[in-house]
Amino acid sequence: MSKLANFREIGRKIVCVGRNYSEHAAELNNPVPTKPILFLKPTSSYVAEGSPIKIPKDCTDLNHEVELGIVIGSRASCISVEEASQAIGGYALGLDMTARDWQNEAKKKGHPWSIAKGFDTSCPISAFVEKDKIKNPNELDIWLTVNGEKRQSGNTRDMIFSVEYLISYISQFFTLEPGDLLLTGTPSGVSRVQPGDVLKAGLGDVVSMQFKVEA
Ligand SMILES: O=C(O)/C=C/C(=O)CC(=O)C(=O)O
Ligand SMILES: [Mg+2]
Repeated sequence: MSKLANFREIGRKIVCVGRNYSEHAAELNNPVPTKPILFLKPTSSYVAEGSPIKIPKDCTDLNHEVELGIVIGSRASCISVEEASQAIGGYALGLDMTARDWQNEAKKKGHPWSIAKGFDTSCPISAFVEKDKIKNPNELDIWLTVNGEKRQSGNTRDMIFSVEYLISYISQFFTLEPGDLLLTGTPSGVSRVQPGDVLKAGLGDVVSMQFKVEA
């Protein structure tokens, strides 16, 4: 078993990419970015299957965002797009749970999104997926259902910036280290969740996961 199987415990940093699918940028009335938009979540936001997603107190619009996660396998700083795949240690499926009301408030004031994106349980995560289980991370179906109803259904080929481009770009600013997680952005279909909802999500036929939402 890979040393990265416990990447949540190694837990170095979680780097997230925003607006990486044009249809998602459009559904939130955002322009399509010309450079990747990056933000961070703390590793205290991780939650594994079997534990619930908790709606933070006073949040009235918690949204699901299903995303492909890249687990970094080797240290990488200022690497090229061509070198990027060597830094991949494996994969995971993640949810970038977002307190949309708090994010919108922060956007209006020009404040950071840290609380809206980084509260406890804002990063539900699947088991680690070995690197050789996925031949091409830029060609994967990704989906999410709420109480059995399909809400998000996309393919990573529609990402504006490819996995390799993102790794290279991020490594120009942050040294990537084994155990880091990159969340690569969400396809369209994000929506509000309620207490009692059951979220199921999957990545091709490689991995799926289920989480219950609690108040
Ligand atoms: O700018 C906004 O209104 C919202 C952006 C996001 O939440 C970006 C993401 O996290 C994403 O696209 O996955
Ligand atoms: Mg996101």
